[in-house]
Amino acid sequence: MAETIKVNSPNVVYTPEYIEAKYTYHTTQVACDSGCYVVTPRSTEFVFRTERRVPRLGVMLVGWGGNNGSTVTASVIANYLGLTWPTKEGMKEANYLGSLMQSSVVSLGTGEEGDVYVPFRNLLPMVHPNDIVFDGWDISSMDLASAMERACVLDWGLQQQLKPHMAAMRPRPSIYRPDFIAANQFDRADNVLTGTAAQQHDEKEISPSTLFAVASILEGCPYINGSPQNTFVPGLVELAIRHDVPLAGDDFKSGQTKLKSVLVDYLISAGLKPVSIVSYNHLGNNDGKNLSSTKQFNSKEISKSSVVNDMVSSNRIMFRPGEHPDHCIVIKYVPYVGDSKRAMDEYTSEIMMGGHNTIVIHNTCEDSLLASPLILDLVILAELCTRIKLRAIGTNEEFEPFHPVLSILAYLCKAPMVPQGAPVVNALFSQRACIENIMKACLGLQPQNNMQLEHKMLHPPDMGLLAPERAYKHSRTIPRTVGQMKCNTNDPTVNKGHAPIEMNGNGIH
Ligand SMILES: NC(=O)c1ccc[n+]([C@@H]2O[C@H](COP(=O)([O-])OP(=O)(O)OC[C@H]3O[C@@H](n4cnc5c(N)ncnc54)[C@H](O)[C@@H]3O)[C@@H](O)[C@H]2O)c1
Ligand SMILES: O=P([O-])([O-])O[C@@H]1[C@@H](O)[C@H](O)[C@@H](O)[C@H](O)[C@@H]1O
Repeated sequence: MAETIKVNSPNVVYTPEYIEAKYTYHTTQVACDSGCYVVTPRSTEFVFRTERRVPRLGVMLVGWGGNNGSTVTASVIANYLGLTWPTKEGMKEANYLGSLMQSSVVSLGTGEEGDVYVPFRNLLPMVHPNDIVFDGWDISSMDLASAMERACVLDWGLQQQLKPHMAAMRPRPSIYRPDFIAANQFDRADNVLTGTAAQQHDEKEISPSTLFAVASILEGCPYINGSPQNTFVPGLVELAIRHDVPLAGDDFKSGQTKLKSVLVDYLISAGLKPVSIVSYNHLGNNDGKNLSSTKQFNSKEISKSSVVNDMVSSNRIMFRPGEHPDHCIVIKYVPYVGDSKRAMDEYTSEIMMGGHNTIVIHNTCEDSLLASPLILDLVILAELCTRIKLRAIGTNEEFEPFHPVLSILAYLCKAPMVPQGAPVVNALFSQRACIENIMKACLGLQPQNNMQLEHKMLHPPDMGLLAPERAYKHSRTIPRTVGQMKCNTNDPTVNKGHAPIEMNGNGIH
């Protein structure tokens, strides 16, 4: 597999500093005129400019000593050192499974041997996770080696190799406001800044995470909220826009909710009507302990349940305005299971003619091993976005950055924050396509349209896609007579048990 990509087009220019690409953005405007939708295709010419120099990236984690913070730090060190460790299933090696950028691929186009897929990270110059330096704050003073042990996420054999590299990492003291966190967190708060809220900040009543976000913006540093609390109050978003500093969040979309944003999309786009969704989980890590407090659970319940709204409201055949499935979220704290979250879901849908379909799922995972790759994707993509500028040809001659509210990162968040007036998209593969298509646009490449027209015609034009002598090996051909196709039950390769279907140019009889 080749490691580099060079676009061969007069619309794409590579200089030592930039990749500059002209891109035609196709949209479709729909107007309703006396009961008829009038559809007008539109296209706008853009220029994308991506800075090629990839900087060193430092990440400051609020809650660095937690399960996610200690695990993502340990995982990057393990990958950087190329560590392996023995387990009862045999030797394991460090990897970045679960990271969109490091472990998933995108279709680049068609080559001699068929479709060509490349690692997401190869589309544009971006930070490699091995090169990220971590630091941060925590109300718990525990060093990162001990915090990794406390988290009970990584195998013991790996922890022993990592401890010497993490023992000197100590979270900076932090702001502790008991009314913004579960009372049961008091025991670990031995690393807190002194002084009243007024001395830690101006006269406003403000949560610690919002304080951190304000400080980050004033430092010109992007802020990402992986937790469910509503850190991004309106004044903070205004401050970020005024200072042109990127924000993204809320609440990592890691497991049960990520699956929900796929399953509900599948059901509704297949014309099946979900009428009841029950998502239960229990976990025993500190996050679970914190969420056992009602106030903290409420913010998580909101982010976990809002994820179906866009898909439900898009289908007016099935759902009347305001109608939505019953949706119940339950989270229980069970210390014994630790970070190994158990998620049980039941999806009940109405199907044709009064039928019902019920899907039941049991999903067990180390929560922090699902969240850690998302943290890496979030910080790496946020950094990449700071190096991309765009302008619409003919309207603005000046390049401008993305809107500070980085909705492109919605794929990684349960409750994606979007610019004022923008639609919230939760469907997972629509969110993934957004990232892929914007990155391809930076290379002047059109989105993957999945049409494969060249394989839908008997005599396709030469589009320069395939060497002429190559013809794809057809998986199976059904004998055809011109003008008619008879699927009969005598042909062993045709599904048994179906009455012969006579189909001609006018349809099925
Ligand atoms: N799969 C996942 O793990 C997952 C998925 C989605 C969201 N999240 C969210 O990510 C966040 C971190 O998850 P986690 O499993 O690491 O939780 P955790 O409880 O293990 O870690 C949180 C850390 O934050 C620290 N902390 C609390 N208040 C603080 C303050 N004011 N300043 C600095 N540090 C403070 C705590 O001491 C703790 O070490 C949680 O909000 C969780 O809901 C996690
Ligand atoms: O897996 P997911 O639905 O994305 O979200 C997870 C919840 O299921 C879990 O209860 C909670 O403790 C984690 O913080 C995370 O939010």
